[in-house]
Amino acid sequence: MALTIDKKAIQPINTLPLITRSYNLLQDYLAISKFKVVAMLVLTAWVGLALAPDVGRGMGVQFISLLGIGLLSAAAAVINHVVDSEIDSKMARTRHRPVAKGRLSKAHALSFAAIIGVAGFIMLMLWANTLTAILTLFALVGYAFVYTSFLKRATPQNIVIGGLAGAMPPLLGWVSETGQMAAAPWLLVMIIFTWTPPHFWALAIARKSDYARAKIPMLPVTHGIDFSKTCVVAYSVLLAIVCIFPYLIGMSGLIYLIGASGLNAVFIYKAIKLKLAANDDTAMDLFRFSIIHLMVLFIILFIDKWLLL
Ligand code: HEM
Ligand SMILES: CC(C)=CCC/C(C)=C/CC/C(C)=C/COP(=O)(O)OP(=O)(O)O
Repeated sequence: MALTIDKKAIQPINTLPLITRSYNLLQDYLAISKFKVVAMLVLTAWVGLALAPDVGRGMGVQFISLLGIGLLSAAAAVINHVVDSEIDSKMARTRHRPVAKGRLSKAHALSFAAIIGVAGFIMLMLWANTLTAILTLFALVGYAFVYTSFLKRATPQNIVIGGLAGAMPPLLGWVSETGQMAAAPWLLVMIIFTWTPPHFWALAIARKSDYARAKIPMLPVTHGIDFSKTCVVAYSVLLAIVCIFPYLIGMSGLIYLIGASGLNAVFIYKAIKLKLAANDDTAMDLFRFSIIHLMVLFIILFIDKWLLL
């Protein structure tokens, strides 16, 4: 019997689907790692590290320390996506997330978290010190388990208490240099700690119906939008006061004081506008500005210390 070959059936090995799949997987990994948030956390850790007394550690070791902090933060974010997948699937803002949507299984995401988390912890143990590794692990547990599994569902003060975990990186950066706690980096922690409530409540005001649908007791859901706006104004004033302390204790100079005061004046202005004269975009405008505010504030802290003194 003659063998006939259907030429159309012979396809060149097509690598495109493989490349596309790898690209999509990478995108999903970045999404569940909260890549942009982690980038900001690493920035604040870097400034904490840069403001610490110079102990002559090389830049390579400092880089690995920051990478370790970033990997453990990303692991915490991945666990947050797994624990919150049911909630995320109920909210318009989060329902397309990889785990909520079912594109990544919980086991897959948790394996990814375990790999990057263990890698980050080992980096900190080997290239920073045990204290940094343990404090970073506490921050991971604080965010991924205490905040996500418990506080978020339990009380409208969830993000005030849980905010401490996300505020820790400047201290982690400092301790990775010195191996010891000190009062000065706690001041930077306090800045992020007081920044977090207005950062988040601005978004929660705009997304109140999302949180109500998912039955999450965020402040605008439990206490109403008007009261939440008052809290945003109060915290923005508190933030401006806390931001003066690095100057008062001689940790930062005039460049910092002027820069921070300008940023905080805009923050307070936008918070008051939200309270007294809001339109549809005012809350999201404040949320977006809060991110620029913190980023520029920490860059100014660095410039003030290293480039202009
Ligand atoms: C408990 C504390 C915090 C809560 C509840 C919170 C909440 C949120 C939420 C809900 C978003 C929106 C994410 C999205 O659009 O999918 C967000 C965005 C963001 N947050 Fe926070 N946040 C907290 C702490 C922090 C901290 C400590 C930092 C950095 C130091 C930070 C930096 C950012 C950045 C950079 C974004 C923008 C991310 C993007 O555009 O994808 N947040 N935050
Ligand atoms: C080791 C270390 C420093 C850990 C901190 C890790 C970390 C990623 C902190 C950021 C806090 C954050 C984005 C909270 C939002 O969670 P959410 O669940 O309220 O927001 P969502 O609805 O957008 O998921």
